[in-house]
Amino acid sequence: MSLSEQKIRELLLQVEDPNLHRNITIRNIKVKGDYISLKVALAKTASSEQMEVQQKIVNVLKEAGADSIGLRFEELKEEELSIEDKQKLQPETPSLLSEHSQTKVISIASGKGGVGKSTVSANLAVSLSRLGYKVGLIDADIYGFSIPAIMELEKRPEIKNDKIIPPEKYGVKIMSMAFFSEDNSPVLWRGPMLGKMLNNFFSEVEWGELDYLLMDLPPGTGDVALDVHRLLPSSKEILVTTPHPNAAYVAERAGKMARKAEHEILGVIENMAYYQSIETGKREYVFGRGGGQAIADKFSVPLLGSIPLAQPGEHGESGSTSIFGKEESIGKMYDSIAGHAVKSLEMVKA
Ligand SMILES: Nc1ncnc2c1ncn2[C@@H]1O[C@H](COP(=O)(O)OP(=O)(O)OP(=O)(O)O)[C@@H](O)[C@H]1O
Repeated sequence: MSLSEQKIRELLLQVEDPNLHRNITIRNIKVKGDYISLKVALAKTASSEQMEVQQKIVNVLKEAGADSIGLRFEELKEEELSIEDKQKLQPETPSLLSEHSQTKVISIASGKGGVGKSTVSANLAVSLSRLGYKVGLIDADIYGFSIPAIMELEKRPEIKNDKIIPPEKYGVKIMSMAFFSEDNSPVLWRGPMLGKMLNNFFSEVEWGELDYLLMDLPPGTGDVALDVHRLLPSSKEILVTTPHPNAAYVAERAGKMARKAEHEILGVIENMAYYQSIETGKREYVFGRGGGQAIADKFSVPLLGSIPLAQPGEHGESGSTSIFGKEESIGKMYDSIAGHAVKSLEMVKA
C-alpha cells in the first residue's frame, strides 16, 4: 500500500530520538509506488539508539501498510543541538579502549578489494576461537560489509540495558555496519563519521572480555586506518594479498599506510595462492607467484601463510560455504596462521 508523505510524517511523530527525548528529525521522504525512502538525523548513529529507532520506524510504517522501506541515518549537526541536548550526550569511555584493556586488536587490511580480505578475516576469527580464545570481529568495511554473509549470520544484535549485544557465530561475536542498514541500502559515510562509527562500536557494544578483536578494514589506504590508529594506537595489522606481483604492489601501499599510522604489521597472508588438483595434487599458480613473500620481505615481517583457491566440495564441515572447519585442509591452514599470528603478537610485545 502506498502512503502519502504527510501520512508518513504523522506516523513518525510516534518515534522519539532516544537520546534527546523529542521527535526524530526527518531530513527527507521519497515515496515511489510501494517504496518509501527515508533519511533521518539522530543525535547518535551506529548506536543502540539508532537500532531502536530503526526498528520502530520499520514497525510503525509496516503496520500502516508500507511494503518496502529504505532507511538512511545521519548524525545531527553540532548547530542543531541545544546546550541541554549536548548535556544529554555525555561521552562514555569505552572499556575496550581503556589502557587497561587486555584485548588485542588486529586490523586486517588489503590494498584493493576482492583479494579475499573479508573471507580471511572471518576464518582467522573462527580459528582463533577454535584455539580457545575469546574473539570479536568488527566488519569495518563500511563500503561493502560482507562479514554477515560470509558467516551466514541470520541473527541480528539485541539491545539490553541500552547496550548492543553482538550476535555470535562459530564462537565469534560479530558487529557489522550491515546491522545499521535497512534493505541493504548503501551507507554513505563522510570522513569524520567513520571515526564516530568505530567509536560507537566500542562504546555501545557489550563485547564482554575479549582476547582478540579483529577488524576487517575497507580495502585501500583510506581514512579508516587513521581512525583506527587514533582510537587504538596499539592495534596491529595483517596484510592480505594475492600472489600476483601487481596485487602485492598495491598491498605494499596498504602496508606503508599501516606504518604511517604507526601500526605494527604482524605479517602477511597470501590468499588464492595456488590451485591444487584433488586428483594429482599438482599445484597451479593461477594468479602468479611470490607476491606474499615479496610484501613480507619488504616490511621484514613473516608470511603467516598461503591459502589456496578453495574448490567446490572442499568446504562443508562448518555448514558454510566460506568458513572452513577444523578437519578441512584450508581450516587447518587457518588454524596454523592463527597460531602464527598469536606468536608474532607475543614477539612484538616482548
Ligand atoms: N581462497 C579462496 N578461494 C576461492 N575463493 C575465494 C578465496 N578467498 C576469497 N574467495 C572469494 O573471493 C570473493 C571476494 O572475497 P572477499 O569478499 O573476502 O574479498 P575482500 O577482499 O574482502 O573484498 P572487498 O574488500 O571488495 O569486500 C568472494 O566471492 C570469496 O568467496
